[in-house]
Amino acid sequence: MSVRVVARVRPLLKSERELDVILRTGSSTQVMPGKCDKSSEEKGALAALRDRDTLVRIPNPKNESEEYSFQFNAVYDAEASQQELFDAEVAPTVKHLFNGFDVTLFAYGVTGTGKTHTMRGGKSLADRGAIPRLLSSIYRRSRKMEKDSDGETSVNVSLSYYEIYNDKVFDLFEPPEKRTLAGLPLRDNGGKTVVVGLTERPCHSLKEFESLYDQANTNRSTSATKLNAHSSRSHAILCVRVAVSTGDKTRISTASAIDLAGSEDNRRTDNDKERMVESASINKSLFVLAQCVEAISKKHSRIPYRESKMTRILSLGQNNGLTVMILNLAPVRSYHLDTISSLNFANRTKKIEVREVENEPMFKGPPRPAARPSMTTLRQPLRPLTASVNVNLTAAAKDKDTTKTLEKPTKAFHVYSDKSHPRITVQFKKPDAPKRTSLSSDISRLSTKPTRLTQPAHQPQNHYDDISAAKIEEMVEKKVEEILAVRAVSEQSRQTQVRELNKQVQRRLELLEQRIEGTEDARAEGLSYLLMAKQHQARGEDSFALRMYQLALPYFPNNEKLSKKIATLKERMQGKSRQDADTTGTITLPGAKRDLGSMLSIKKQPAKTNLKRLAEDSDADYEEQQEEEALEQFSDEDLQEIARSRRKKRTRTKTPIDDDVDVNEQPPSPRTVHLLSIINSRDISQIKLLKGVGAKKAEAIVDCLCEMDQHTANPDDEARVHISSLAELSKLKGVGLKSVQSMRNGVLV
Ligand SMILES: Nc1ncnc2c1ncn2[C@@H]1O[C@H](COP(=O)(O)OP(=O)(O)OP(=O)(O)O)[C@@H](O)[C@H]1O
Repeated sequence: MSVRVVARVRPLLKSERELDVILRTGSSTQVMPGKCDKSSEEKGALAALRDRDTLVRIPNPKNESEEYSFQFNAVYDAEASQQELFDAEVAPTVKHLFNGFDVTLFAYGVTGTGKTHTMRGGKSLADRGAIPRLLSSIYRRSRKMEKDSDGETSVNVSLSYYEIYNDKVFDLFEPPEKRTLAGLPLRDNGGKTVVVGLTERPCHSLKEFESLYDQANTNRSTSATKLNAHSSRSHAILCVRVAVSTGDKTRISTASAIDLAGSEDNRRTDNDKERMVESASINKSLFVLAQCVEAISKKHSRIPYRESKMTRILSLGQNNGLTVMILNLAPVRSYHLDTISSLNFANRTKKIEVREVENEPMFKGPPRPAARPSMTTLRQPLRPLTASVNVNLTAAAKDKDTTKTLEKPTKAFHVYSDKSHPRITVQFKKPDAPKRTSLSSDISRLSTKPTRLTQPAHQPQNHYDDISAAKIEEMVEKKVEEILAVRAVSEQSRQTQVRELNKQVQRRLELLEQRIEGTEDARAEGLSYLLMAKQHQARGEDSFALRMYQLALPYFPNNEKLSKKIATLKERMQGKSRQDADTTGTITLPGAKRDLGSMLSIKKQPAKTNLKRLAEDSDADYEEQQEEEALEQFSDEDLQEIARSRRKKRTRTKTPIDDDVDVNEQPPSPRTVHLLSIINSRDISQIKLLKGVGAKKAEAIVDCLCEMDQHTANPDDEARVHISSLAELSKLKGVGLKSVQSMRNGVLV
């Protein structure tokens, strides 16, 4: 017997529009799956039509004027109720379950197409899904059996319920805290795959079932995705073990109800990292499922059951019993390609033949000889249906002669386009097709091939015969899904790498910026000193000029011109003081030297580090040359321009710390040096321009300084009192800390 495959098209959701409906069901009349008010007469007509509905029609995504038709054992449209579906598809299997047949019931479909609704359903009586209805039916039948046998027959029902999440098996009857990372292991036991350590709960009534089932479902991995607010992220498998005992004979059969996680296209889901990993695992297991189905239908000797846990446990087609697959479909355009992919999968599933073998009764007491020839108890190999139709379950159950089934002439399913395709016989006949090199070349090669329908009847059969447009679509889909799954995983690791790389690059950039900024700052600072030196020199204030040149020196350590300038200036000053001594008959007091020394001691040491590093650089020569040029080429205007730009920068980066002047700053900043040089110049016209100092205050400062000068031994220019720090300045008469701060802040360097 083949797997019975039925399609169920869900109604439109609130967010979907009637306009976007692309699926049609029914063979002759167009039945749109959207919800609409119909008269009871129309409803009756529709119900009658549904009885005959076996087709799902969908436009060709590449050419909407064409339509693909897929035939199923039955098709349920949006109007079909839960009760209707159960009565027609699930209820008939219960009888077989009690007769010793295993029953497998599963829902397949893209995420958000109604699998959970179909299997589990809602809370209201009318909305209950196939699983609670199945259990209700099992208990009803058990009670009837027990009653009819006057207590001779007893039925025991027990449940196990587990999920396969990220290809790991977890017991849903156990709270998530009890889960181990690796999940439960699988073992092969007498040809069947069993989950080791799975809890089995005896369950005596429907009420008990409902509480167990509801509790277990809270342990299931679900989460919100863009396509479904309560998306199942795992395959959930409920196993109902029914043991019917009469006397010393017990027959055990199992009904397995599987709510598969939905396949999904991550381009549509906007899934985050975790969802992507789940999605990759879901897609992989469904992909393996599809591959198994295909391998069986193509009579391949190797069926890749073991490649995912889900296919290994499900062992589709390997089970002895009845299998019903409900293909859930969404009617709207946004699911177009997904729907075609699901329809193709379902069609392949129909080719799987499931041998319907009754489970052997078990006897209490000593072992008895086998009731049947041993061959029948072995697992039957899967065989694709090459020439059979999907058979009525009841009829097939009666008829165990499989050879009769095999003789049936019609194909198990049909996929055909209602319009014929153009013939491209030249390409089709090409004997030396290029070797496949890549997916794209593969696709382009395939897409030029005609479908089987376009071939003339007399043409000899070859391996291209099976390639129809739908098949190509399906191959492309499959490849794309495969690539997407691999990409989803590799993309994550690539993004992590890129992020790490970006961080490193950013760090390097910041270091470089700091280095360049540091270098530029030091250079600009040096140039400021040069500017001030030139200004002092122009005013004939050689001693101040000398100090400024000396302050500039650490910034241009290898600059010979600057060293020469300093030496010349020193000589000139010494010559001048010698001259003065000659003319006045006095000797120069060491005050100048002292002052010079104190000023030199405030050289900016940190800059040396920068300069040292610069000197060590491979392009140190270039730097040196630049400094030379700075001295040679910078006119006063240039230097002023540099100072201006520096001022701007300072103003931009001015912080509250600038206002909070450290009167004991070590070494003094250029601003402080400049302020002190103005004060020491005793030039009222300049001092009065300082911030917060008017003409009166300037006069007072100069008076104070002159008074102090008079107390020195030799009040000549070089030996006058010299204010060398802000602290000293703040102690002058009429000058407090506040006015020092204000003066300093107003100084522009
Ligand atoms: N036949 C139906 N009648 C009414 N509502 C339906 C039907 N089928 C599905 N729905 C609604 O569609 C939405 C998605 O359904 P559901 O959660 O069952 O999808 P799913 O295929 O299980 O998705 P996933 O694979 O992400 O878990 C739900 O809001 C559900 O109530």
